[in-house]
Amino acid sequence: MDIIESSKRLAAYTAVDNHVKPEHKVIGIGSGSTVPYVVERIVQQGVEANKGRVFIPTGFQSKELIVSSGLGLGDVDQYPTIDVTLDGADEVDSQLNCVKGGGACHLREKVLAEAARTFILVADYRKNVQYLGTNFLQGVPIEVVPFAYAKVLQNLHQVLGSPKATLRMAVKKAGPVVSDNGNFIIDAPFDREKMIDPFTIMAQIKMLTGVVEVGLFCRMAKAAYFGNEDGTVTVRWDDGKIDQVAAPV
Ligand SMILES: O=C(CO)[C@H](O)[C@H](O)COP(=O)(O)O
Repeated sequence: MDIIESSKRLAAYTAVDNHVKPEHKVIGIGSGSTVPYVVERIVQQGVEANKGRVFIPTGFQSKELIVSSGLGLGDVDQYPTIDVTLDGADEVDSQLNCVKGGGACHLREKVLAEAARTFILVADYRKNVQYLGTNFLQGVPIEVVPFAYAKVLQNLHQVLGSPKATLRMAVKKAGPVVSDNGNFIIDAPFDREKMIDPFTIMAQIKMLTGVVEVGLFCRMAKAAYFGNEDGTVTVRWDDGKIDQVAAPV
C-alpha cells in the first residue's frame, strides 16, 4: 500500500476507534476514497457491535459500501438525528473549516454533518492546511439546479469574484457531471483573501438563487484526523487543541 493510502487508513482507523462507540446506533457514512477504511474498521468491531446499528449514506457510493459490507442501511429522513458522522474532505483549514464536494456529494454530506451530534473528518496529510485553497485548487464545489447553471456562473464571474468558475464536466460521459440529486456542479476558485473567511463567501454563494448547496463546511466538525507519512496521526479539535497520536494496532 502506498503512503497516501496508508495515511488515509491510519486516519480512518484512529477516528473510528475514538468516536464509534458501542452506544452509537445511528452512524453517518461519508463519500470518497478515505471512507472505505472507516467502514472497514467499523466492520472489524464485529457482528455483535454492529447488530442493531443503522448506517446512513451520503450518496450512491457509500450506500453500496454499507450494503456490500453487510451493515444495516437507513436514510436521514427516518433518522434525522445521527450519533456520529464520519466523512472525508478535500481540504481542512486550521479552524476546521473544510472544502467538500470533490465527489459531488456535498449536499447530502452537509445534511448528514448537520444531523450528527458529532461530525468527524478523516483525511491524509495533504489535506491539512492553514488556509483553504492551498492544495485543492479546482475551487469550491457548488451544486446548482440545471436550468440555473448559466445564471449562477455569471453571478460567480461578475459579482462574487471567481472569474474562473466552470461547470464540472463528466469523464466517460458527454456533458456535465450530474449529482446523485440530479443537479449540476460548478467549481469556483477564489483568491486567498476570500478563502481566509470561508463563512462569508459560503453565505454569499448560498444566497444566489439556483444554488442548492455549497461545498464549504464552516466549523461543523468536532475533530479532523490526518494520517501522516511517518505513521502518526494528527488530530485537530474544534477548541484548537492538536494531538499527535501513534497509529492504532
Ligand atoms: O467531499 C467529498 C465527496 O463529495 C469527499 O469526502 C472528498 O472529496 C474527499 O475524498 P477523498 O477521501 O477521496 O480524498
